[in-house]
This record gives sequence, structure tokens and C-alpha cells, in this order.
Amino acid sequence: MAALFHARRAPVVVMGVAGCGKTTVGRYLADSLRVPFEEGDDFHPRRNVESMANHTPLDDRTRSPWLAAIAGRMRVAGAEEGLVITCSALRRIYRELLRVSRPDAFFVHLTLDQDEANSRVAHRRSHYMPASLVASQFEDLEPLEDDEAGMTIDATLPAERIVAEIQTELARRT
Ligand SMILES: Nc1ncnc2c1ncn2[C@@H]1O[C@H](COP(=O)(O)OP(=O)(O)O)[C@@H](O)[C@H]1O
Ligand SMILES: O=C(O)[C@H](O)[C@@H](O)[C@H](O)[C@H](O)COP(=O)(O)O
Repeated sequence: MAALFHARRAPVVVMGVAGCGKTTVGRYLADSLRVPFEEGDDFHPRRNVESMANHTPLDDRTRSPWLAAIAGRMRVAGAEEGLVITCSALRRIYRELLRVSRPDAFFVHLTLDQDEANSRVAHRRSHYMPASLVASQFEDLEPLEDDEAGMTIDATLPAERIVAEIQTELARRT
């Protein structure tokens, strides 16, 4: 995997359960790397957003078009421009699907416990995701594994520190 990787070019997928900080860290990272940023939530079909807003978690079937759309965006990311994109990517098969479109994808898994995720989602304003679905996110979560290109980092560290550690790891692998 390392041989395929180039920090400026490989798409970075910031993953993890709702509330782990994907959007916060992803935006900051994209700014730091000077690459485009995409919010994975924007790729959901409207019915998925309605489902979550109505307290019904997504499943493999309902996530399928969303993952396909994210994979499509990753596929067209220019070789030079790079990309940071957020996607919960909770299950390994979802990540496999994204890797089909971009085998060089680098996953950053932001980890935190369920209480902290609950608290963050409950206190977040202007977002469709209810805290009632956080438990289902942990049920579905299959953490990033050692043989998957990427890194796992404590989501409760300050965002600046998380971004600095990601940049260090990207530079190390280039
Ligand atoms: N490293 C962090 N430390 C403390 N709070 C954070 C951190 N990252 C994100 N947050 C806060 O947690 C909440 C969820 O973050 P968000 O980026 O929306 O997560 P996600 O996109 O994974 O759902 C927001 O209120 C955000 O400000
Ligand atoms: O796979 C899923 O069940 C959803 O994509 C979910 O993981 C995502 O968390 C929501 O879209 C809420 O958005 P945030 O993750 O940004 O809170």
C-alpha cells in the first residue's frame, strides 16, 4: 500500500461515528494540505437524511447509493489536486468499496467513546443526526484494521493536534 501512496495525491477519508469530528478535522486538514474538501453527508440521497432525522438508522442497502456517490467523487479527484472527504465508513466492506474506486485512499479513523459521541451529537446545532442514532453507529462500527492504509487517532485531542499528527503521518509515508 505504501508504494501507492503520495500525500499530495491520495484521497484522505476522515471516518468514524457521528460526532467524532470528521467535518471539523476534515476541513482543517484540507485547508492545511491545500486540497479540496468534500462533506460526505452531502452525498446522501434525501431519503437517507429523512430516515436518520426520523430516528431510523441506515443499513447496507440504504448506504449503498451514498457510498457509490462518494466513491464516484473520489474517482474523479485529480491526480495532482488531492482530496479530503468525510465518510463514516463504519464497516470494512464500505471501505473496500471506496478502495475499489481509489486503491490509494488513506483512512483516518477518529475514535471516541459512546458517551462522548452522544454528548457531542446532542449538543450540536443545525444537524439532522439525532443522538438516538449514536448507539447504532457503534453497533455498526468495524474499526480500521492494521492492514488497511490509514491511521487511528484519539478524537478527543484538540483538532489542531489531530491535524498535525495526520500531516506528520502523511509526510512519513510519502
Ligand atoms: N477534537 C475535538 N475536540 C472537541 N470537540 C470537537 C472536536 N472535533 C469536533 N468537535 C465538536 O464535536 C461536534 C461534532 O463534530 P463534527 O465535526 O460535526 O463531527 P462529525 O462530522 O464526525 O459528525 C461539534 O460540535 C464539534 O465542534
Ligand atoms: O453511515 C451512516 O450511518 C451515516 O452516514 C452516518 O454515519 C452519518 O454520521 C450521518 O450522515 C450523520 O452525519 P455526521 O457523521 O457528520 O454526524
